[in-house]
Amino acid sequence: MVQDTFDFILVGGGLAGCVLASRLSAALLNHTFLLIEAGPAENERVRPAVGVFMDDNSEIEWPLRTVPQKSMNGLIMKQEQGKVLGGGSAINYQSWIRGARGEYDHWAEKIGDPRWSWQGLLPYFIKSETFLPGLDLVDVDTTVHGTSGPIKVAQMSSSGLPRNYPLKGFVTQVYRSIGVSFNPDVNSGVTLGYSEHTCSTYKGQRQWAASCYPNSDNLTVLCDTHVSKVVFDGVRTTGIELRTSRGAKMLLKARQEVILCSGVYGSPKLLILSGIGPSAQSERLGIPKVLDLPVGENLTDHLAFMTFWKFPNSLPLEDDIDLLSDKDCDPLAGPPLDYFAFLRHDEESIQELAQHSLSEELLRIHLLKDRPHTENYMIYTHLDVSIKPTLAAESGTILSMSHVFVSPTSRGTVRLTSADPNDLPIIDPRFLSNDLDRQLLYACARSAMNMMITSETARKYGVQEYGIDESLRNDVSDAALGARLNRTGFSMHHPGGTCAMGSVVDNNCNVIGAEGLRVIDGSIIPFPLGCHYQAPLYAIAEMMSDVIIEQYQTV
Ligand SMILES: Cc1cc2nc3c(=O)[nH]c(=O)nc-3n(C[C@H](O)[C@H](O)[C@H](O)COP(=O)(O)OP(=O)(O)OC[C@H]3O[C@@H](n4cnc5c(N)ncnc54)[C@H](O)[C@@H]3O)c2cc1C
Repeated sequence: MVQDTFDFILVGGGLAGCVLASRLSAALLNHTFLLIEAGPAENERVRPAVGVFMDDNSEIEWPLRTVPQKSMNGLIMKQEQGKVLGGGSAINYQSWIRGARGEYDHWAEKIGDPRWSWQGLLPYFIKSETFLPGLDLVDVDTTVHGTSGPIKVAQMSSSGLPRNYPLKGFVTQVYRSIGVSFNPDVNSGVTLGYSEHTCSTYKGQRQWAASCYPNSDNLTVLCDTHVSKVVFDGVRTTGIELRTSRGAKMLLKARQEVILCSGVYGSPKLLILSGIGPSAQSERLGIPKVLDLPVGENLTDHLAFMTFWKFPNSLPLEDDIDLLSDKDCDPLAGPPLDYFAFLRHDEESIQELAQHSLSEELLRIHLLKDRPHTENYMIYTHLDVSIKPTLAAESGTILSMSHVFVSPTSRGTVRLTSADPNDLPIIDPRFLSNDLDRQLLYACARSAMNMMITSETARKYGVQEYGIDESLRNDVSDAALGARLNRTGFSMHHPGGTCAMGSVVDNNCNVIGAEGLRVIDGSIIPFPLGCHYQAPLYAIAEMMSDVIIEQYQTV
C-alpha cells in the first residue's frame, strides 16, 4: 500500500484531475501528490478514435441515469461519465469547441475576475493544444492556437487520415439554404455558423488527458480506488477516506490540500457525503454538517434528439464521395461527420418569451450577442443513443441529424438518497422545465428539418425522413416534434454547475468557507456554455494549475 500522507490529494483522475496532477507535480517538485481514480488505469477501447463510440453500459462508465423527465412523458436518459484514468476525455466523442468570447466575458463579469474572461483563458486554451488547421483553409487565425500543447487538435481535413465523408456537398448546401454561414474556425471565440468538425483525434487515435499529460516521480496514481468522503477538523480539510478494491476503509492525510476533480456528479456527491451541502439534505441523510452550501443545485446539461434521413437517389454533387474509398475517407478516423453548426434564434416570438419569462441574470445570458442557442450536426450513420433505441437503420445512404439545445435556462439537481458512497446519485436535469427552453429546441429542429423537407437541394437528392409514423411525415408542429423528442431524446453529456463558481466555490475554486479544499472540474461552470465541454475544461485545469503553482512554489 502507498504511504498515508501527501501534500496534495486529487480525487478523480478524469480530464481535469490528470491535467492538474501532471502540471502541479512537474512544477512543485518538493511536494508530493496522490491522484486517486475509481476506474482502471487503461482499457483497450480508449485509444482508437471510434473505440468507445456509441458504446455504453461498459465497465469504464458510471451507469448513471436521470429520473423520469416530466417534460418528456417520463423519459429516462443515460448520463454516463467516464470511469477510467482520463475520465470523460477517455470515452468522449472528441469534438473540440471552446465556446464564445461573450460567454467567458460574462462569466468573468459575474465573478468579478478577468482571469475567467475569453482573454484571460486564451493563454490556457493555447497551452493545452497543438492545433492542426484544416488543409484547405487559409482563414484560421493561428495566434489564438497552440503549437506545442499536449492535446493534438485537428480540423477534419487535417486529422491525419482521409475524412471527407459522403454528403459533404449536400450538407454545405442545405446549411447555406437556411442562411447559416461558414465559420473557418469554431475555436476563435466565434462559435456561430457551420465549421469543419474539430476534434482531439489524430491519425485515428484519441488524444486524452491520461495519455497526453505526463506524470512526474513525485506523483503517485492509485486506480480502482473509490474515495468515500473528505475528512475535516472543523472546516479545515485533513484528508480523505477511501475504499480499496477489496472494500477496506482507509484514511489518507493531505498536508496542504484536497482537490476534488470527480466530475459534475462525483464532486457534489463527495461533498454531500462529507457534510458540505444543503443542510436539509445532510440532516435527512444523518450526515454531520460541516457547511451549508447549495451543492448539487444548478445542474445544467445539453438536451438533444435525433431525426433520421435517407437519400434514395444517387448523389449528384461533386463534393459527395464514396464512404468506403480509402483515398477520400477513412471510416476509422473518428466520428463520421464533416461539420457542426451553432445557431441563434432571434425570432420575435422567442425574444418575447425570453423577455417575459427570464430573470434579469438569465435574460442577460440569453441576449449575449455571440451566444449560440442551439447546435445541429449531421452524422453519416444511424445514431440513436437514447435509452431504448427502437428504430432499425435503413440501408443505403443515410444520415442522422442531431438537434441540440445548448443554452438551457432550466436548472436541475444532483441529490443523494442515502449516505452509502456506493449508491449512485439521483440526477434530475429538469430538462425543458419552461416554455422558452422547449421553444428554442423546437426552433432548432424546425429550421433544420424544414431545410431537409423544403430546400431545393434536399428535393434534388430526394431526401426523406425515415423511422417515423406516416402521420408525422413533414410535420414540424410542436406536437410532432415532441413525439420525436420523447422517443430519441438524449443528453449530450455536457453537464455542469453543481458546485458552481460564485455559490459553492470562489474564483480560485476554493470551497467557500472550507480550508484546504478545492473543486476543479465541470461542476464549477456557473451557467451552460454553448460549446462542448472538454476544450474549456482543459483550459480551466491549465489555468488553475498555474494559480496553485504560484501559491505554493515558495512554500
Ligand atoms: C459519452 C460522452 C461523450 C462526450 N463527448 C464529448 C465531446 O465530443 N466533446 C467534448 O468537448 N466533450 C464531450 N464530453 C464531455 C467531456 O468529456 C466532459 O465534460 C469532461 O470529461 C469532464 O471532465 P471532468 O474533469 O469534469 O470530469 P471527468 O472527466 O468525468 O472525470 C471525473 C473522474 O472522477 C472519477 N471519480 C468520480 N468519483 C470518484 C470517487 N468517489 N473516487 C475516485 N474517483 C472518482 C471518475 O471515475 C472520473 O474518472 C462527453 C462526455 C461523455 C460521457
